[in-house]
Amino acid sequence: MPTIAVLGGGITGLSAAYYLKHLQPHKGAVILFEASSRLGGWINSEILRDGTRLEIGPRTLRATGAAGANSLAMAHHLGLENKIIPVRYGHPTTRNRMIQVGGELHTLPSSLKTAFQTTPPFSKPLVLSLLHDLRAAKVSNSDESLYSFVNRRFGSEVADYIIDPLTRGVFAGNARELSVKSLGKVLHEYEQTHGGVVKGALMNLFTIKKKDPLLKNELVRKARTEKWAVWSMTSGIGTLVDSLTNRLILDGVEIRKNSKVDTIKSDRGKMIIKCGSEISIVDHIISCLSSKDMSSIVGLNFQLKSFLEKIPFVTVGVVNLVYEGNSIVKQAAFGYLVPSSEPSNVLGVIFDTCAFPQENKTVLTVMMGGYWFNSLFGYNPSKDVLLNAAILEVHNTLHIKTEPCSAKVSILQDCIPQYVVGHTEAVENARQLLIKDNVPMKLAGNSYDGVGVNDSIMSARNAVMCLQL
Ligand SMILES: C=Cc1c2[nH]c(c1C)Cc1[nH]c(c(CCC(=O)O)c1C)Cc1[nH]c(c(C)c1CCC(=O)O)Cc1[nH]c(c(C)c1C=C)C2
Repeated sequence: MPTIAVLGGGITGLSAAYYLKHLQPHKGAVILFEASSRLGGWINSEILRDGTRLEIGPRTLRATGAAGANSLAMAHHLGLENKIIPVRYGHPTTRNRMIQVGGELHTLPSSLKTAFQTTPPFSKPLVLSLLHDLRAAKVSNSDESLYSFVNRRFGSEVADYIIDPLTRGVFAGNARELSVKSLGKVLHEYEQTHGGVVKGALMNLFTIKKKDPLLKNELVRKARTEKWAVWSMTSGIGTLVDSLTNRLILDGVEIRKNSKVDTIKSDRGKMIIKCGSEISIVDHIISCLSSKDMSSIVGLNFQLKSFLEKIPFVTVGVVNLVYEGNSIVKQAAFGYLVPSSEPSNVLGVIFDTCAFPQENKTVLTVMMGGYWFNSLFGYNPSKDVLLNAAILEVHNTLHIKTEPCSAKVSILQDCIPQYVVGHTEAVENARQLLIKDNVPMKLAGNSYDGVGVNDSIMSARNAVMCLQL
């Protein structure tokens, strides 16, 4: 029976081990190597002594799309349906996303009606920007930056006030450097195939789509019927990690924590893994490490290593602020984002308890730095600097004058990979290189296939599906 090693105990690694046992299902041994003493990677839910829930990393999973359905099916299989808290379309957090311009908060247009109105900071209705796309000529290219694509097709206001802040709010990144092909794949495809984004979207409306087999899953159907937009769990999304871990233990997966892989070598169709003084010989590796961690492993092919080293990462300062009472924030919204043109060290603020209320408490999360972290805060800022900046931000913008009753500051070093122009081709080349050299190893995770939790779970599933056992 073949032995498979999964590298990394974040959500991708745990999901890969889960799929090996439930999708294939793999009768041989599965060993999961995790360098640290905890599992879950960036997912980190914390319950304070008074019962307040905080999310330090990702906080919600999208319920929509194929990847959303896939995670819901996994949650269903893990028996988590009673612990899920959904947020449905129409809830203020799905409609109200704000941006801060000149210190003032403005709600981004989110309906057909608002698209026809002129709302500040825009100087014209959004619908005119859609007309701009219909008139703009097609430019054939293999990739370009998100900012230049949107600026070209929709005009500078959409690029500056929508794309720039949204890129900060998902990737903590710079829209002028990130790739439209990797992040706005559909937008790029619409232009290349149909000559424009609006034309492509209209054509897509009339295309008959294949029914997704995942729609048969009970929880997926419930989510579709009840129009779930995103979901979390009663004790935070860390429950997904705990539940997956328990399932893997029951399935007989050997979980080796505190096991940092030092060397990987491919030898006559086998993979040799060196971890401290221990050597394991396995038939296949699914690497779910970040490309950065993977590139520091000794023994990799030079070309693969140099590709992995080229994916940049950004650091995000996360400050969770807890206040007594639940009427601290006046606006019912998801939160707000700050465009890069504003003189601010803050990327955005999430109104956590607006989506998921907690008894007599308001929880806000202030996100800082990202692409700009080192230039704003230096290489090793004290946590007090970040805390003071966060308190000042909510004081100035949300007019919160009271002190938080608790606060947690975390610096998530190199947490979000940046898909710069050319990323898609580079990932494809790296995967082809492994195939060409007959290296029995797959690459999965947020360095390659999307930065969301759903994307990571889907990436693990695809890696397992590609294995020929
Ligand atoms: C201000 C910084 C950040 C905020 N969230 C993140 C950062 C860096 C991280 C993040 N947010 C999202 C994802 C992807 C999750 C997924 O696709 O599964 C990540 C890694 C989700 C997200 N956040 C915003 C949007 C439009 C999305 C896309 C999916 C969705 O619609 O939920 C906007 C947004 N993010 C932040 C704020 C304050 C905000 C809008 C007001 C915080």
